[in-house]
Amino acid sequence: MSTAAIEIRDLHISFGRNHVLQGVNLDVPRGSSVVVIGGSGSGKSVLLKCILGILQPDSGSIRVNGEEIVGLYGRALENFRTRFGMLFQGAALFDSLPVWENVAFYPLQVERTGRRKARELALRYLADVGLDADIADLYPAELSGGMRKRVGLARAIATQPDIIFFDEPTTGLDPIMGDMIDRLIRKCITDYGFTGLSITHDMASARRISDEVAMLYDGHIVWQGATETLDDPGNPYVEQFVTGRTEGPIQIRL
Ligand SMILES: Nc1ncnc2c1ncn2[C@@H]1O[C@H](COP(=O)(O)OP(=O)(O)OP(=O)(O)O)[C@@H](O)[C@H]1O
Repeated sequence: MSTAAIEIRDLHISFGRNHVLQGVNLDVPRGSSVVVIGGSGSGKSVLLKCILGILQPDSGSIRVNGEEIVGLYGRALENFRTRFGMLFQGAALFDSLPVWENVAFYPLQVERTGRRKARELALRYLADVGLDADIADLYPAELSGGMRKRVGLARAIATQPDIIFFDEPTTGLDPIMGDMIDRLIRKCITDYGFTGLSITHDMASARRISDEVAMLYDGHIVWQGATETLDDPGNPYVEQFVTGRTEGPIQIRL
């Protein structure tokens, strides 16, 4: 089997005349954390939605653990998604459920774990993300944004996924909380051996959570390399993006 957990080849998707992905190629090695960077509107969310089966690409291939997922739908798609963990921007918690039931959602609903055992598991995963048992019975509305993110992360790891996706994990958080969430993400990927794929335009966050960075520009991955080479990437697009300069090959569409 290939060493890549996710292999994307020649992926295209357009919305009318807006050709968002125009032949994306990307490899996410198993057990590593890859972050896709790119400007606003470059197509990062569209790429993630194609991998999750929320959008169907016009053409191309997405293989996850060797299995082609383009064209999957219905039950096959749902089964496939149960192997993923996801942490979305707003943490997407269920407001009507207490924290522990949010974290134990997968064990309770999918694995049919008993409530006592599921609560124990939830407390363990909450501890993994630095949260005490005394928040277990609170409701999401009673938590700060940073705590919601941590609960979302605990819920994602509770599924013990092969692959975990992070969509702008630090958006909306203050820099210190953002740093803390990134460290937790990094720790979870390392401790549990997950494969991580994240999208962000926050370079500080990208550096903290990634082993490799890939840059999406003009419908293509224009560079993919080890995080420690970001400051000397030998690529003018990455250089401009990392330094935040207005001069360079990146055209800002207003
Ligand atoms: N469902 C859709 N229908 C039509 N156009 C869409 C759809 N989803 C995204 N787009 C378009 O695709 C382009 C890329 O959007 P996308 O949300 O992927 O950008 P992004 O890189 O995630 O940006 P940001 O960093 O600002 O979130 C945009 O021009 C957007 O308008």
